[in-house]
Amino acid sequence: MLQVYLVRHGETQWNVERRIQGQSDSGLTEKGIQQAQQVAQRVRHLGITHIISSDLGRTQQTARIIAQAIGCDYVVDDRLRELDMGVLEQRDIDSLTEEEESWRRRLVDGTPDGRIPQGESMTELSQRMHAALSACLELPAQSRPLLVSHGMALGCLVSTILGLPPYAERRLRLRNCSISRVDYQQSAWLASGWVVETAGDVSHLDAPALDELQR
Ligand SMILES: O=C(O)[C@H](O)COP(=O)(O)O
Repeated sequence: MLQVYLVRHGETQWNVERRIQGQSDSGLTEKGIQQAQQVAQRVRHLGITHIISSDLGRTQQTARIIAQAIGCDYVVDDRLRELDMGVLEQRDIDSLTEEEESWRRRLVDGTPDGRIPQGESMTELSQRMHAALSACLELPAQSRPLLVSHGMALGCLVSTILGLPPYAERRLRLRNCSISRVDYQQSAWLASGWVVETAGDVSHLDAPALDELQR
């Protein structure tokens, strides 16, 4: 059975400032670096064979810390990027106009093809995240990959594996440097295919991680 670990990157400056990142970028804070180090300590005995990271800076910084600590190289896959938040990238979440808030609401309320102008829909995000996950099935037998990605991207992936719509990800709190695990299995009794073993585990972190979902 293939086990795939899913890690959201460490806390960044814009996470702290409540600025929308999307496919824009900000660096890890000191706390974010410590969180990545704690992930490395948590996974170092799990037999991780591959680390595959979104190509954005914050995820690569996280992947590099884990890779160096466990002695495993990492590669990048741009399909693991965060949702493209279009014209709202870099904006302060608390400064959006009513119209801008309506764009954000349509993104996550199930509006067909809901998107922020110049951004991605949740369906498009789900399609590329599943493509990146499915690529793990092509790795050599006995592989145990760890993917480093983003809050909405991983929330969308886990939600859709559970059979929920892509926009359900707002009901799943995946904090910075949380660890989730999904397994690919063949089973006559349980679901065949991807199943969720763990979602949003932060027990390895020595301090509470940010909860940006709270206004
Ligand atoms: O700010 C964003 O774009 C998302 O809400 C969180 O993105 P992140 O997981 O890359 O911080």
